Amino acid sequence: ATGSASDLPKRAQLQALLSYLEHEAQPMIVLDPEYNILAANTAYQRQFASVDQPYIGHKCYRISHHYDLPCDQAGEHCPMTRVRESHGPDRVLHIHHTPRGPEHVEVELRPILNSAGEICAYVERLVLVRSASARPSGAGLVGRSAAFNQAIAALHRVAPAMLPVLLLGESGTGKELFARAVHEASARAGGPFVVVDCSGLTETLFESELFGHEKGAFTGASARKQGLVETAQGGTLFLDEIGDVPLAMQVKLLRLIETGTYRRVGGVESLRADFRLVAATHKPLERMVAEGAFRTDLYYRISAFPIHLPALRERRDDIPLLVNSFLQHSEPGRRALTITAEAMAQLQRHDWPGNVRELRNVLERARLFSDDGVIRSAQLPPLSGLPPRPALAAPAAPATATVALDHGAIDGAALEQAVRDFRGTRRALAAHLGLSERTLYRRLKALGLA
Ligand SMILES: Nc1ncnc2c1ncn2[C@@H]1O[C@H](COP(=O)(O)OP(=O)(O)OP(=O)(O)O)[C@@H](O)[C@H]1O
Repeated sequence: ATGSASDLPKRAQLQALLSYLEHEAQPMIVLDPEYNILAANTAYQRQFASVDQPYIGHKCYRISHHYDLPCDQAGEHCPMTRVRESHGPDRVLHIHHTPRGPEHVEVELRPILNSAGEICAYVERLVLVRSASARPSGAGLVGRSAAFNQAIAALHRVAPAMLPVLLLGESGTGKELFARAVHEASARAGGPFVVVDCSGLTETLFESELFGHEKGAFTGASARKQGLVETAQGGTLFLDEIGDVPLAMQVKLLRLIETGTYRRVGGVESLRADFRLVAATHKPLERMVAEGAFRTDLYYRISAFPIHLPALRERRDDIPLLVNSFLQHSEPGRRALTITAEAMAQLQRHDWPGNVRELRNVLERARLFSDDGVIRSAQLPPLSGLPPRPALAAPAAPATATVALDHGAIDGAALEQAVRDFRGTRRALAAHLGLSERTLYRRLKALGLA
């Protein structure tokens, strides 16, 4: 039911509506059913309007997106289409043009109905999303592709709630950055953010790290020690690689989550925990549950709100943005670099089994080979020439050849050989293999090579 001109709110009604919206701290605009902006509150003018760009009487898709067509005809979700069908509010995450450049904005649209129950206008509320940047940035999450935005939109839905969040993504997809972003977008942002790396911890270590211990609880426990659960009081506890928690410890974790209480090792006092749980894993937890390697009850406790973090090859559109972020905003004292179109195209074609971490490593290496501040194809390792799942190359030139490998792709024997042949630190070897240091350590430990 698109309204005719006579259905539109009268001037006086519009004025009354606007004076109401003035009291809102969030930017708000009023739209007619033909996408024209009828009015905007002061908060909108402050955050989104630029002096040289008049917006009253202009189409919302022109102002926010520089499109000539409504969003749904330009390949994006248009909340107006859905509100028209449901007659209820709708919320989407868009990238809008702002006077500062492109930014993530959460758009909420509500219909205004006339006495006949038809939509005569819409009120749109715009909230800037600060968890991610759509422009090159030196810190935090960067991205603007559809797959990335979907994860950010989910993050924004769940952050204000106390619900546990489960981040699922390959190594190097930014699980820790996402976990931090959940914390920072929540009411607990002022509290601590505590990371627990669940991999590589033995059962006893896991328990005393998490719950702390009393003085004399075991040999060497010369003083009472606070556990990470206690450190996270009032904040967020991030359990990274939760799929690596041994079965015997899973039951203790379950008890903590279910009862909200715990005991220090060697202690009798029951302590009350107060944290928001964020867990992450690159492992297929559902399959592990089916195979009996992960407790079903614990799985249901942590998986109420899963967020899939896309692999870099699922968001190739973001590669130029990420590349420019790394090249323009590196550590202070380092010069900003540029990259040729050909080299950029080469980076966009690669499959990136090590995801953003691997991309970062490739660019760090290229930086060392660039003498004039420009990165060219010649300075990149032979990325697109690689077979999709290579075995480790014979280390003819281990100092220069960056061979990117997937966790699953490098088998034990190849890893053993790499450790034997590689001359350099563990950190350099991890970079060479496109693995995180932690992942490398974990794999070496599993092979008894740590
Ligand atoms: N969207 C992103 N924007 C900017 N940097 C990113 C993004 N995603 C990941 N990174 C960078 O990639 C690297 C890996 O990220 P992070 O450690 O969060 O990944 P992870 O999934 O936790 O990896 P692992 O499971 O191997 O520990 C970091 O240097 C991080 O800053």
